Amino acid sequence: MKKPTIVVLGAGYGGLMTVTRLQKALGQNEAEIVLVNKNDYHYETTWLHEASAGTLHHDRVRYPIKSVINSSKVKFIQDSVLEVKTEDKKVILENGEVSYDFLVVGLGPESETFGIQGLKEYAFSISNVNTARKIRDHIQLQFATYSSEVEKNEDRLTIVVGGAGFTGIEFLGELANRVPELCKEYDIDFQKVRMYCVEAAPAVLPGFDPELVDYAVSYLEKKGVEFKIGTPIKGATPEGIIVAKGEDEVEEIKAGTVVWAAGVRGSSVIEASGFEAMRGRIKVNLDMRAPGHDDIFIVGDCALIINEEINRPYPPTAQIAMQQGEVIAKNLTKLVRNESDLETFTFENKGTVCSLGDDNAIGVVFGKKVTGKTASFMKKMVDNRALLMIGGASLVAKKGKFNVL
Ligand SMILES: Cc1cc2nc3c(=O)[nH]c(=O)nc-3n(C[C@H](O)[C@H](O)[C@H](O)COP(=O)(O)OP(=O)(O)OC[C@H]3O[C@@H](n4cnc5c(N)ncnc54)[C@H](O)[C@@H]3O)c2cc1C
Repeated sequence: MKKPTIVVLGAGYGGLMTVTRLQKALGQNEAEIVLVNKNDYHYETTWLHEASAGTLHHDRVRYPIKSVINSSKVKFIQDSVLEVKTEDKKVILENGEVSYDFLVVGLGPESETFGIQGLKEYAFSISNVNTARKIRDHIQLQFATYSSEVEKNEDRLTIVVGGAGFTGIEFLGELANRVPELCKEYDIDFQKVRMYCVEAAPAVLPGFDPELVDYAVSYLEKKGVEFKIGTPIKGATPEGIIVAKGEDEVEEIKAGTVVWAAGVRGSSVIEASGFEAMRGRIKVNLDMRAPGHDDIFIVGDCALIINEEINRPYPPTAQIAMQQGEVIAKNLTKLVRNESDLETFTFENKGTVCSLGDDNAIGVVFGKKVTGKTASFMKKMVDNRALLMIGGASLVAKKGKFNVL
């Protein structure tokens, strides 16, 4: 009998977790495992704010996919996924197609601009290694240009971050450390630099403990970040952003750099493939399968699961993506072996830590609040744990964060 083909789309936290667990669980004769990813490397999405600010080299946030997969069990295809043809059980790639018996979709997030004019054209997003490099280089170029131009344009030195959620705050934490270095490098007076955090909602880090939020805000303010909370961005232009001021007025903030960190959605491949979804996220069944598709699992940011305690979706995180990957690998193993008692996914919250640069953080770990160096240490352990779970101790040794203060 022909062995079934399991195709996994995306080598992010969810996809790689699924594949590395599957290659351990299944024998070579039980299934053919195929992994498809745009690049030949995996990047730590949760470290991209560091590469974007320029506080961590982009090579530190990525590693070759081949270094964590067993090539005798997993076939790797480097290509871009365009569409899943569910009726034909095949995936259309930019340069070919691949057929499956079982499919796992883990194509991760995309930036969501909610139709706000000009954001797609004039704002950057922290999405992958390429966008991170672009942001880092752009900011550096603004500083270099300012220092060399005869008629100085101070707006070049203004950086606007749209969004005071996790990504926005973590990026500002890095920026607050990087900007003084750039000022030194290009002989620029730090007082001339403006760093804005512009957020439409009435609060920073919604859902986080208010005491920890106060700690983060006052720390970042001391480092030069100005918060404009309850201030919706109405549009972006080549010169900066337009924000609402009161009920009917608007105000322009001129800025050389605008980074949009206020919204993510699931992959657009989800809609292109005709799945029923909300902003690219499929409300999955308890066993992580897409409703109506017994052969398709969804993992990570493309999956939507409701937290019954508060009747709201769990926020998309690497933590939940990896836990889902483990369950999906178990369920696929059962299906391959014709067992029908699939496992149900339940999220086990191990805590959340938000970094404020390399040397500070806030968080709640095992129900306890942490700040400062303790929290920063915890954050590095969380980062190392993700490496450990996917690539084992050797990956931690190569890529881990050991600069504990
Ligand atoms: C700056 C930042 C900080 C964050 N911090 C945290 C944190 O501290 N803790 C936490 O838990 N979460 C954090 N998150 C959220 C977390 O990174 C995501 O929830 C997580 O990456 C989702 O995992 P995933 O497997 O769905 O997708 P990803 O890990 O993003 O992987 C998706 C993969 O799919 C590939 N891909 C995408 N489209 C295609 C295509 N069409 N064809 C082929 N390949 C494709 C990509 O190249 C990528 O390899 C952060 C996110 C950001 C941006």
